[in-house]
Amino acid sequence: MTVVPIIDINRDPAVVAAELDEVCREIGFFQITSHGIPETLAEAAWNVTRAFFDLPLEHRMAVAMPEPGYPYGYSPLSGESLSRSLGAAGLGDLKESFNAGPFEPPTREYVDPDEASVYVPTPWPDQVLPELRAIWRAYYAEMLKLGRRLMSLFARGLRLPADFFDDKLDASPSSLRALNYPEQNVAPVPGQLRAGEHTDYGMITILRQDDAPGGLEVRSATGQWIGVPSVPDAYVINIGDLLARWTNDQWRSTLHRVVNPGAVPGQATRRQSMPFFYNANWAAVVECLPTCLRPGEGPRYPAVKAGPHLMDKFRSTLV
Ligand SMILES: O=C(O)CCC(=O)C(=O)O
Ligand SMILES: [Fe+2]
Repeated sequence: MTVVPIIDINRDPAVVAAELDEVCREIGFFQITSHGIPETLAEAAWNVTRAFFDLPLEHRMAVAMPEPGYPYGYSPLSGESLSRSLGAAGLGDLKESFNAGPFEPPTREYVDPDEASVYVPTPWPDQVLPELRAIWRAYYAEMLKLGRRLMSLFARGLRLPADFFDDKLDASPSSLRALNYPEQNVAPVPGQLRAGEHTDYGMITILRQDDAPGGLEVRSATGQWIGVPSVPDAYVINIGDLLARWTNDQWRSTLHRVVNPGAVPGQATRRQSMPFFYNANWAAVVECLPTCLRPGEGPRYPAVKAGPHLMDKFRSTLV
């Protein structure tokens, strides 16, 4: 597969599920249309996010992550290196971000003390941009719904009951992130990218992007970097490490990166994207799915709990 396919998900679920299965085995990335996210809400989320990045730096810094390792809030330019998660030396990425966690804590006791760390509050810019919180809350809720729908299609694609993942997703500590990749008026140092190559850690990522030059690229099974063009009103979906692990690596958690725009005379190169990292429940046990073992094959990985596994990965990306 040398392109990232576009899939209309509002068709016969059996047909869609079979297509998703094939794509997840081959490239691990696709775009979806007919996803049901209200366009007005998506636009509002997009625009209020842009307004956030347009705030004076002091207002953005007022909602900065309060300490290294804190998962939510504003992270300024070069504050993170995604390629560090793979052990690379990791120059800071040429992006800034704003990150929000779950809006509600679970209605039960925490499974272990670490679980509380994904329910810590998001610092919101309520004084200067009060609408951000309400719009993100509504958008986050839509992302959760879409995530569940995708996981149900995935379950069918993996020849499991359509509700297989439901009880592993009902208290999903997911995060919504916005990325701003500023204009590049000065050439980056060699090796410095908008976002270094990495795989995502969680279950699935649901991403909205614009069509600015210098965009998302995905590594194919044969090692080529393939661009992911912006398709109006589509979402880019990819499989994270956790879901690949669940499938015993039958599905691919694919390397991707965001490249620099280079010199594009007369064209704006600022880029925005909004990934939603959809995670399994903190205590969901991730172990080789029963349908993912070929005859004579054993599980490649021991069982892990989703939350603690993810936390280890996240901690390794801090600059
Ligand atoms: O901005 C993008 O298109 C991709 C960002 C990304 O891969 C990430 O934040 O994990
Ligand atoms: Fe990513």
